[in-house]
Amino acid sequence: MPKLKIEDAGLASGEQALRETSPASRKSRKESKKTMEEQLVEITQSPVEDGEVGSRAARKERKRLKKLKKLQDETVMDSESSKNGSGQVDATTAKAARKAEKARLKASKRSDKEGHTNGDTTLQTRPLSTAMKATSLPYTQDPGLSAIPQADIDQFLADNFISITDPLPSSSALRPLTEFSYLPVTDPAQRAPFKTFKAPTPIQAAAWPFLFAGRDVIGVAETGSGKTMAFAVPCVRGILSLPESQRNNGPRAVIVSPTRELAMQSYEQIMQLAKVSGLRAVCVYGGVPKDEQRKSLKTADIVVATPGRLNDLINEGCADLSKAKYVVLDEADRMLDKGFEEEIRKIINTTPAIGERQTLMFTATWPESVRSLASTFMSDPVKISIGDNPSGDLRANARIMQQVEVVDPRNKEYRLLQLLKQYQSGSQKDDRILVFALYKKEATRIEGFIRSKGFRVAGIHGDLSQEQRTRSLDAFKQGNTPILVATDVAARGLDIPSVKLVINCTFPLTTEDYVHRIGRTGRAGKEGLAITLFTEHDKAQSGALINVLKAANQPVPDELLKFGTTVKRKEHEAYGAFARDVDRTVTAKKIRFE
Ligand SMILES: Nc1ncnc2c1ncn2[C@@H]1O[C@H](COP(=O)(O)OP(=O)(O)OP(=O)(O)O)[C@@H](O)[C@H]1O
Repeated sequence: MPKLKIEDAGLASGEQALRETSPASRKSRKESKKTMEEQLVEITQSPVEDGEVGSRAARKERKRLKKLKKLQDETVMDSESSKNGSGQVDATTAKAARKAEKARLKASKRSDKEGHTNGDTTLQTRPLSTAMKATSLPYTQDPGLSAIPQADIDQFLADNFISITDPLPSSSALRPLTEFSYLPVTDPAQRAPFKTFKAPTPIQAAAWPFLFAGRDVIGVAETGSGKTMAFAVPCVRGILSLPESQRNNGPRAVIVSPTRELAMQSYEQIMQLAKVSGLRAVCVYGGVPKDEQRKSLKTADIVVATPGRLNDLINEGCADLSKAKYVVLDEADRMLDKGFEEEIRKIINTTPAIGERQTLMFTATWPESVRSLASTFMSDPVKISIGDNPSGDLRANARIMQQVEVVDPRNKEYRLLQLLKQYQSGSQKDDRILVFALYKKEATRIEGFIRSKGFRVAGIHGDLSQEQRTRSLDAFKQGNTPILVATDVAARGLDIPSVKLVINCTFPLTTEDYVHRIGRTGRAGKEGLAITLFTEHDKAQSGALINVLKAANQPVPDELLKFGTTVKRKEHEAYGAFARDVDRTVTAKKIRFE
């Protein structure tokens, strides 16, 4: 399958942006309210339009559609007959699906050549079943979901600012799962983990059908929007669809996270889904003995891991990912960052090849610098982004109130103390506050300073043992210690209930980290507050920060504007400011000197 470059919705020329939320595409979709199957039947069975009678092109088109229909019917039959007990489709089906997809692509190329449109309307006339055939996993859309008028689906996509860019137009008919009742489950107990939730979040609703259909997906949605369940549900379903004999002989899925605490948290969420179905998962991370992890790896269906420890266990021969066909990079931009890239490459190299595995990347921030690298690990990924942000600019969660105070660096601690007193007074005395520092030593100092003023505080950073880190996080989560001082180990992914306030005592190294840090508040639809102490030392970041504030309609203090509004290009250690223009996938040639 040809590798396609990942581009932003609407940016790539000639790209098939299937569910853009532009008014024009919405209008054209509204015009087409019939189901895909109905339209195919109409095209193939009804008499041709008056003007087309006798036209050679029309006859050719009818012949092409009939051929396509036949291939789809063959595939449907194959898929029905070749399903083994657990619903898995065998190689014949996959072959037929490839055949159908090939024929469809050929036909679509021809129709382009003959001057047919390749826009939204044409895509809407593609049959629902075509999308399913492009993949090997059987996914049948719930009849209730199929019965929803197309206009309502379009409205859902528009209201939730869901933008889907799919390089394979075959799956254009996959509808978002607007309700949990549309989840394809083999046992209603599998819906139990969602009983406290009203409906799937937009990223879950949009990503699930593509993931059930076996596609590679890049999911970009704001912090706290339920991305973990977005990749966890199809992970469990995929394993459950395997025959019993194919389980328990090596992990079938691997989820990689940047920090130990996030890995543990994702593991806990996945376990909620896995245990009701009798699946086993293991969490593999550093800083603790390996024995227990080695033992659990022998029987685990799902591995949630941090990269370093996972590579250790792979090298020891204790972790075999050769059957892991579901690979997730959580906090994907961080995982593709320079610090992790090599580790990730090693891990992915031990999983099945591109096209034979499903590769998923989920994050709240998707900087341009990682996009082309991401494409080297994926096969025709569908890009799903949530938010009124088609260009993919950096955006913070809009429910977080952001306040930036420009302060003298020498007054930072004094101001921090004032803020803690203000936000932990009276009835708010137990409110959770997360304070971010940049360096480990700084975090230790701030924690000591806060404690010396009589506050209950704990710390989490890389200078602490894993046991201390876990103890601090637990104390904060349970409310025994309402203040937690952290470095960026706690910036991404951590889902701590009711963090009322995030204070950035020192600004992070990137604005992406800023967006993740403040995202520890205002989660799952709640409101939050973030206060940032900004000093002249951080002025290189003022332009990018101003953009984030403006995009979320937050006040921009004049003192911040004085530092300048220019966004500095990120510099790469080796390539300097030109990093973005360099193809980092190309390996250097050795020059020989005689
Ligand atoms: N459908 C839903 N409705 C309501 N809450 C949900 C739903 N799905 C998940 N949640 C809850 O939302 C919270 C945030 O979810 P999660 O941690 O997956 O967010 P995230 O998008 O991964 O955030 P981050 O970008 O910070 O990693 C969790 O407490 C989770 O239980």
